[in-house]
Amino acid sequence: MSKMKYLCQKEAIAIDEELFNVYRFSVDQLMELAGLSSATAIAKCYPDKKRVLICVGPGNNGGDGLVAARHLKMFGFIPSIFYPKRTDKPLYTNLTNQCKMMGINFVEEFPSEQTIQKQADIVVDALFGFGFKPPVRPQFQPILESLSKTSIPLCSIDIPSGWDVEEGPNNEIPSLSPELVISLTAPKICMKKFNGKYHFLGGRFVPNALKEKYGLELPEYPGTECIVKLNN
Ligand SMILES: NC(=O)C1=CN([C@@H]2O[C@H](COP(=O)(O)OP(=O)(O)OC[C@H]3O[C@@H](n4cnc5c(N)ncnc54)[C@H](O)[C@@H]3O)[C@@H](O)[C@H]2O)[C@H](O)CC1
Ligand SMILES: [K+]
Repeated sequence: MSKMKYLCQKEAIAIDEELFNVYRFSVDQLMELAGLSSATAIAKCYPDKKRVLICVGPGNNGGDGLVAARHLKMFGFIPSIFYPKRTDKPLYTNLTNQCKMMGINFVEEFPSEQTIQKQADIVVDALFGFGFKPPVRPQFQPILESLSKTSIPLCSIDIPSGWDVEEGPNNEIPSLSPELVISLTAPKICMKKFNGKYHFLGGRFVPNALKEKYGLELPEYPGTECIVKLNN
């Protein structure tokens, strides 16, 4: 039996802040590793799929999605990006520019479920992570609604978007049922309710002292891998 610890929202935020403010990692560094872990898990689970629609949210979970898009392109996939709420922060404009310069297509209008199914083989949900606070703002309601209905595989970065970080699916919000979730740093409590096919842990950047401080019982990453498969 795994003794793995599942994080509440407060702990996830505290660990994140400590990585930035005490260990002095930059957001770009950790986001790069988070996005690489996500792209690696997707490529391992879906080696025969090619077209990937990545839905990018306004915060760091979205940033992980932009990084994952770039790596997926490097791995031979054909990513396209839907990024409805952008910011002017250089981190995000740079990531967006990198994707554009690599020939990754940005979709301006959110495609209907039928179009998604025709134009993509997999959808990546990088809308919200542990910073999400329900209820969902109106702009994102129809997007979550549509993602909750698509029949092609859905892969969520860190947590399924719209889930409460601790409680999981919320009755007021269309509930996503991803096939794959890549938890970052450590799984959040809501992941106890996950019943999809694949659960991976990524974000192999947590120093031992921080693991000990927060009592994180993380599984061993095999060899030099940036992800490890979990059992739930
Ligand atoms: N330490 C790590 O594990 C790292 C994880 N990373 C990723 O960062 C996210 C957390 O990022 P953060 O910016 O704190 O929050 P989110 O992206 O989850 O969301 C904030 C974003 O969303 C908006 N928002 C919040 N609630 C709502 C709502 N109800 N409706 C609409 N919009 C909402 C809010 O305004 C912000 O704009 C973590 O999950 C990982 O994916 C880092 O990349 C690296 C370190
Ligand atoms: K997500």
